[in-house]
Amino acid sequence: MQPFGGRRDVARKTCGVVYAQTSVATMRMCDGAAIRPAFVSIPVTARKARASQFGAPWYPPRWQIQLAVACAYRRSSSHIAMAASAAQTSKAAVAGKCVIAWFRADLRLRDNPMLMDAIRAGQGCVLPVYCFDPRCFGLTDEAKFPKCAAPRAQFLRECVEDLRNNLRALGSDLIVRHGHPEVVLTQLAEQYQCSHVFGSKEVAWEETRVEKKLRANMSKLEKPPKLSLTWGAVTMYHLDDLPMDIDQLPDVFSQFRRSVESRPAVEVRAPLLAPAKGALRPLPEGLEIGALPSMDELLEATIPEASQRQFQQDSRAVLSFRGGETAALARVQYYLWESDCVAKYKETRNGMVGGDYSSKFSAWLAHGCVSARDIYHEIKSYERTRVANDSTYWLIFELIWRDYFRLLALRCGNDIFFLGGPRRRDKIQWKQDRKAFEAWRTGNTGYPLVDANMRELNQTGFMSNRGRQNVASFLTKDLRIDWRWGAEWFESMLLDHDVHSNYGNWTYAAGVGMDPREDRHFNVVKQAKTYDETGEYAKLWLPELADVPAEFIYEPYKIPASERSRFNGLDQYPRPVVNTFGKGSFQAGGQGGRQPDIQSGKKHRGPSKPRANARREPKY
Ligand SMILES: Cc1cc2nc3c(=O)[nH]c(=O)nc-3n(C[C@H](O)[C@H](O)[C@H](O)COP(=O)(O)OP(=O)(O)OC[C@H]3O[C@@H](n4cnc5c(N)ncnc54)[C@H](O)[C@@H]3O)c2cc1C
Repeated sequence: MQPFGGRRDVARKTCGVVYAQTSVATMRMCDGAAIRPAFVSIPVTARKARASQFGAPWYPPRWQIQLAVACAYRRSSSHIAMAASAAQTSKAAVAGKCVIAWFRADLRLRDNPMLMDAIRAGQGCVLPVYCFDPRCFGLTDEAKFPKCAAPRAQFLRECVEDLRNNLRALGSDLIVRHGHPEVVLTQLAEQYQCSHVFGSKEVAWEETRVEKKLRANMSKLEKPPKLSLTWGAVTMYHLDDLPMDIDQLPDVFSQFRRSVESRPAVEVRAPLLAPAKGALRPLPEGLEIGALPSMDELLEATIPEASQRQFQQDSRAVLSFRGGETAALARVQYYLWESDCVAKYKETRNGMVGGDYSSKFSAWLAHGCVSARDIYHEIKSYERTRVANDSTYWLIFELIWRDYFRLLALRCGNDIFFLGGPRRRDKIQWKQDRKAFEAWRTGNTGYPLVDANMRELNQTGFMSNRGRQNVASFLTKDLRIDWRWGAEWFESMLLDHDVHSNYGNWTYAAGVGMDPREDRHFNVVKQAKTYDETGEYAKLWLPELADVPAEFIYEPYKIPASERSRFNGLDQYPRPVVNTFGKGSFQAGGQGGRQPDIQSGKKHRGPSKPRANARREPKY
């Protein structure tokens, strides 16, 4: 993946901005087409470049501006952003010309329409901001888990750090605060007389609540800035391009897929290139950029033990995940172009061991380090250059699932958090059995496929899709435990937690999702034998089963009592918490831990509201 690949057609359609670059001897259009140095030949000395870096005013020669203007005119572009000094930005700020670019789950420079809008409106005078919102590090509503445990906190810090480095390379920086965005952004907007705050539009309850509070706070300012929230590139298919209104989004995924794929298929908009160097001005003088909060600062409110607030990746992890756009683009490059893994994705995607069986894009997608439409176009380019087959299509197919769950969240509002789910299956009886739940959560159910997957999640922050489907089915169909506890544990532990995909998939696993046909019950023993015939995966995560032969690895309880002592460690492995699949009859886990059954109808997130309101929320 080329950081400045020559997608002229793309940019002409989507961008139309010209950036004059003064710190190197080239000028680059936003579509990545460099004007030849021989033609431009900007005489920037190292001294001048350094001076501008450290904030001393340096004004580009007039002919340079004229040239940029000419280019801009030729390309029908809307403005010119010149590399400038911090002093110039300060002047612009005083004149009320700065805008705020509020980074949320779009922690990238490439294909970031929000950032491009901000650059255009602020003519380069942009204050890029990221807020670590303490509410995202609070407790979950039902089971009171830390909403964000150490693995994702670390990944997020890495994403923000990488974004800051990349913005610095452009001559700007990232303002980082540990506080509520609605307070932080209002203060900054007031202090720097900002005319606009740009951000990506979110759809779930907590995120839209922040948007509302921000709007309300800013409206109280003497000169209220305009809050501009755009759909941007949060989905592969742009909301405005869908062939139906959001209220008409089909209940069934395959209907939705067919409607976007059938001819004429909905076009996936072309990704934008990252802004060129100089497109963003240095931050105003005296503005404190702020340090990234430490892991302790982020997690001490919810995780009392200091050792639990640090995260050291386990050597058995599928990947050594590193947050940030740089690592995300490298992974896309690897999975497509370097390894050709994408060309056999359909055959390998149900694997559980190693880095290559699936793309592992999810954590970067969830934090917006790369956009789904960027990946889509990269796959298309791969298909044109190397091979187009079922596998290359299947990766796109999975990205359509991702879109669908976000759109479903937009359509259903808070219903995705209700126990009865979007289908409002309020009659299902759920258990709140802490003991059985703990067996599931810690990987001690006595069913090796479930236990290995839960231990992998707890140690690494990741679990394969095959694993997620099975452990979710086991919790909801075999243990019949309140699915929201499972969703909340996933929320806490997953590196790739994405509220729409997580709650969407959990509602399906629990049989309360929109599509009745998705109500599946997996036989975890059969699944294990199909997808891990040799027991390699179980042995990786369950040292108690290291000596158990493949024949018994997924049914260790079948080993006769008289034989058990032959296998080292087997006596440490728990007996099954349920007898049989589907009947939900409890043994060990249920003893003494049974709680009165509860019924659906209880809401998960947000204040109590009539159902009708929940369905209308959030508005976009
Ligand atoms: C109970 C449950 C909870 C889940 N929670 C999350 C979550 O919080 N965040 C998350 O990103 N995915 C979630 N998934 C979906 C899926 O398991 C992961 O996206 C996938 O395992 C990530 O690995 P990968 O990137 O290698 O996926 P790949 O198989 O390589 O797929 C490519 C991409 O397609 C998307 N995708 C694939 N499957 C799904 C799916 N079922 N639903 C939505 N998008 C999908 C993801 O963005 C993924 O990165 C959940 C699935 C289940 C069953």
